[in-house]
Amino acid sequence: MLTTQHFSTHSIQLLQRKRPSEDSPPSKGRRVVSHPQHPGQCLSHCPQVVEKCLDLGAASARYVSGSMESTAFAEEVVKEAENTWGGLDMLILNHIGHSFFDFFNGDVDHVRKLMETNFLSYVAMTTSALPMLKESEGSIVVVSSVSGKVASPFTAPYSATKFALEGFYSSLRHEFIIENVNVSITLCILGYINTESAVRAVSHVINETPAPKEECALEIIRSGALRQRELHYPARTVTPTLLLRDLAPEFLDGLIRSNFRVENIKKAPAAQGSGH
Ligand SMILES: NC(=O)C1=CN([C@@H]2O[C@H](COP(=O)(O)OP(=O)(O)OC[C@H]3O[C@@H](n4cnc5c(N)ncnc54)[C@H](OP(=O)(O)O)[C@@H]3O)[C@@H](O)[C@H]2O)C=CC1
Ligand SMILES: CC(C)CCC[C@@H](C)[C@H]1CC[C@H]2[C@@H]3C(=O)C=C4C[C@@H](O)CC[C@]4(C)[C@H]3CC[C@]12C
Repeated sequence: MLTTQHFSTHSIQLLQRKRPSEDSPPSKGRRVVSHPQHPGQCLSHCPQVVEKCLDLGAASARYVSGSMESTAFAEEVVKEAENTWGGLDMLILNHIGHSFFDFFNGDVDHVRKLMETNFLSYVAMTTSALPMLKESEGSIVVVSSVSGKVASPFTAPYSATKFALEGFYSSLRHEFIIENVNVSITLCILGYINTESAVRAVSHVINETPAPKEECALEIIRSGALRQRELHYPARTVTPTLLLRDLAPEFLDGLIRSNFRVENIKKAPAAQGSGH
């Protein structure tokens, strides 16, 4: 399993689940590439995260430091998984670059950078991992958001990157079916989750109580293992929101705006230049 998530200097986590029994051949252990993390924090946190994974029963856990702003690094991480395990069963694409929860200030460079981190690196990792995933008939899990289905204010660059993921991976799913490629694609549509960064970014503006991150992580892994097309978490808010989007979009837009305490947004100064 390969999971992308920041460990603090932007690093990526490689995990191998213990085999169900000693008789199982080594190639059948679950090899997952997970979440890349930031290089900075990584030096202090990554070894602890790896240790925790091993304590929790992972057969093997590694991290790779670097930034997902670079597609070369994204490819390098997948190579590392290949060199370490010789194959891959699940690719969990989870990392995101830092964004603002504010009025769009015209910073085109920020949008480009976020597209590279949140979208292009996912495409690059998927492309590099595909030969191994075809071999194992494995799974791709793309962590997206309600913001990738329905726009809310103050998330324009972030929302654009998440909408892009839906278009790309839904098209790819068609192609896999046409070509009989037995690799599943799961798109995770998450609502507000109580990670430190999200609570810090929006708790002064949004009244809603965030859903627990631990349960969310389990649901993400479960949905990938069950090869579901989509995960809605928490279902009680995400599923009705998506239904309303199709049935009454303007009503939903009004509902979203009415949930925001706009007076608590401190407008940042406009960016200089157009980003060329
Ligand atoms: N929390 C929420 O409310 C929601 C989250 N989601 C989705 O869930 C996923 C996880 O979100 P969440 O845990 O809240 O986000 P966080 O911001 O807490 O974590 C993002 C991770 O990505 C890492 N990262 C940042 N920049 C880079 C980079 N350039 N290269 C590599 N890694 C990087 C960060 O590392 P570091 O800290 O070192 O910078 C961090 O570990 C995302 O895909 C997000 O879109 C979806 C809906 C709601
Ligand atoms: C029922 C409705 C009112 C639905 C509205 C849902 C809104 C409020 C939820 C759904 C998804 C959420 C955002 C998200 O996906 C990820 C991040 C990144 C993080 O670093 C900072 C917070 C941010 C912007 C979340 C902000 C709150 C969002 C817009």
